[in-house]
Amino acid sequence: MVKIALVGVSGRMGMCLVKAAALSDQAELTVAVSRTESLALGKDAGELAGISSLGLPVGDDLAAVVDEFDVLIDFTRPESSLEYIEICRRAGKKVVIGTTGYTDSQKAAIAEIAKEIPIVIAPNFSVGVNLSLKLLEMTAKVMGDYTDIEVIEAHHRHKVDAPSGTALRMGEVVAATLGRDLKECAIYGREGDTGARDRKTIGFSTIRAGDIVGEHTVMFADEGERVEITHKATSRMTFANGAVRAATWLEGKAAGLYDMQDVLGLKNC
Ligand SMILES: NC(=O)C1=CN([C@@H]2O[C@H](COP(=O)(O)OP(=O)(O)OC[C@H]3O[C@@H](n4cnc5c(N)ncnc54)[C@H](OP(=O)(O)O)[C@@H]3O)[C@@H](O)[C@H]2O)C=CC1
Ligand SMILES: O=C(O)C1=N[C@H](C(=O)O)C[C@H](O)C1
Repeated sequence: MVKIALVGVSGRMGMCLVKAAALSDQAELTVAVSRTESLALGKDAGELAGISSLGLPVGDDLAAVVDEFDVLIDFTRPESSLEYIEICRRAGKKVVIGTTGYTDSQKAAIAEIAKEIPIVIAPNFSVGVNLSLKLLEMTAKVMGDYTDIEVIEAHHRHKVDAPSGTALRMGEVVAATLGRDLKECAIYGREGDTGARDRKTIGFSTIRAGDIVGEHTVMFADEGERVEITHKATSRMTFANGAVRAATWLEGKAAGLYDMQDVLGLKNC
């Protein structure tokens, strides 16, 4: 059994991750951590997540319990996440990161830490989105050079980063396949006298509304036809189950930066 530590337990993903770890027959939740100011402190992690008691009270000091877990799962915020990952680096623990919204320098810091410990990082742990990334590669190869490419994403009203990490990864995959640099060709929203569309750009549109779990469409539009690749998540458990799967996959892995494509064996498909 892989012993899992969870931070951000009181979050939307945190509570799903408690359930996913409890349901897994290959993993066991042994540490549950929240911020010092969290109302979750001292409560039972299972009861907090709406399942039966796990006999595991939520604490606020990950460093104090590093001997009690093998893999940390982090779905929090970039700043807190970097602090938690640094604790794992010092203790030689593996990490699964689902947090999105990192700056380039924060991403570089994670890549540096991954030289010392194994880390799986993915903006989306669902099987469907990771399959969609492969479909995007294929579509970009066939149609990308002569179509207008737009990425449209929709999420719940509480999401704080935009575009979503998944939308950005989809843009990166398409841009890389076409030999473009996303930093130079991305257009984030349009307003006013924009002029006609430049074929080489990749457009991003963001919707934030209600309780949408997560929806992504990439459109390859020609005159006369278009292909749209769409993924819709209807339950956060799909992300949570994927993250627990990544945590168990890490067993025996060497230090390095991995992603969900590695976990699913999709890299060389
Ligand atoms: N990779 C994937 O598959 C997915 C990634 N995500 C990403 O996961 C992250 C969390 O999403 P979600 O669960 O919806 O967010 P929530 O806001 O519901 O939860 C985030 C939790 O992080 C903890 N936290 C620690 N430090 C901070 C801080 N400084 N400010 C705010 N919260 C903090 C809090 O929990 P506590 O008080 O218990 O510490 C908080 O509840 C986001 O970056 C999101 O994009 C979401 C879904 C899927
Ligand atoms: O914040 C969310 O909710 C989600 N975030 C991830 C992202 O930014 O891509 C993945 C998922 O779509 C849900």
